[in-house]
Amino acid sequence: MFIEPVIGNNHPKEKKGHIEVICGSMFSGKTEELIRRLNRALIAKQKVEIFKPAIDTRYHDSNVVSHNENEIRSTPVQFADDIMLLAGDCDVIGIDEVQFFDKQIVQVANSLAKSGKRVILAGLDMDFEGKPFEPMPQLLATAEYVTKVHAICMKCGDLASYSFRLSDAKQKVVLGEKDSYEARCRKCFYEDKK
Ligand SMILES: Nc1ncnc2c1ncn2[C@@H]1O[C@H](COP(=O)(O)OP(=O)(O)O)[C@@H](O)[C@H]1O
Ligand SMILES: Cc1cn([C@H]2C[C@H](O)[C@@H](COP(=O)(O)O)O2)c(=O)[nH]c1=O
Ligand SMILES: [Zn+2]
Repeated sequence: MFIEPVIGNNHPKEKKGHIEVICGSMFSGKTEELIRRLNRALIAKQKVEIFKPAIDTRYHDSNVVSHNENEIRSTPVQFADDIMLLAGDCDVIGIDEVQFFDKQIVQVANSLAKSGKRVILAGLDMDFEGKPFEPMPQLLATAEYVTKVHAICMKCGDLASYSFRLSDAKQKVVLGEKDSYEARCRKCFYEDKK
């Protein structure tokens, strides 16, 4: 389990920002882990702001919601730069579904961390083709802390790190749930990939 490197260190002179990335396939527990970290920051009475891309309204218009229905309030935003404007003087910033932001998110996350904020990002590291999901590679490279979580393969029960798309759709962004994606291990993903 991830243990926070610093929590509740609010003295302005000692405020050192950093970036944490939680990555993995669909159903791997990224959102649950993000919510867990943000709730602990709230318990420590830190000022927390949470964002998600406006396109992701699968479960709720504004809240970040996990597949097992944990949720936390958030602000949907269209562009990465909106986060810069809305972050204010908070201590901790959480962002879910970070793979859906424009590439400016890399600059935004790094600027916020530089200004002393703890930035926690959760997102898919690979798309339905098993290719890196931009801009995740740049975020993973510039983060201080990276946590890769795993789902359970729906074919063989092993650990899964791929998101298998059940439909024939070829565009990169297709929102969906269990009706359209399955978590798969490497072997089971490539066995059935078209
Ligand atoms: N194949 C699977 N492997 C693991 N968890 C699954 C799977 N399918 C559904 N789940 C549920 O999904 C939850 C994780 O949801 P969530 O945190 O929203 O994942 P993510 O954000 O990575 O898609 C698990 O706790 C479990 O209840
Ligand atoms: C692999 C893949 C996924 N998506 C979409 C499907 C879901 O709406 C989200 C991922 O949600 P989760 O919280 O990680 O389960 O992304 C997509 O648009 N393109 C893809 O290649
Ligand atoms: Zn498998």
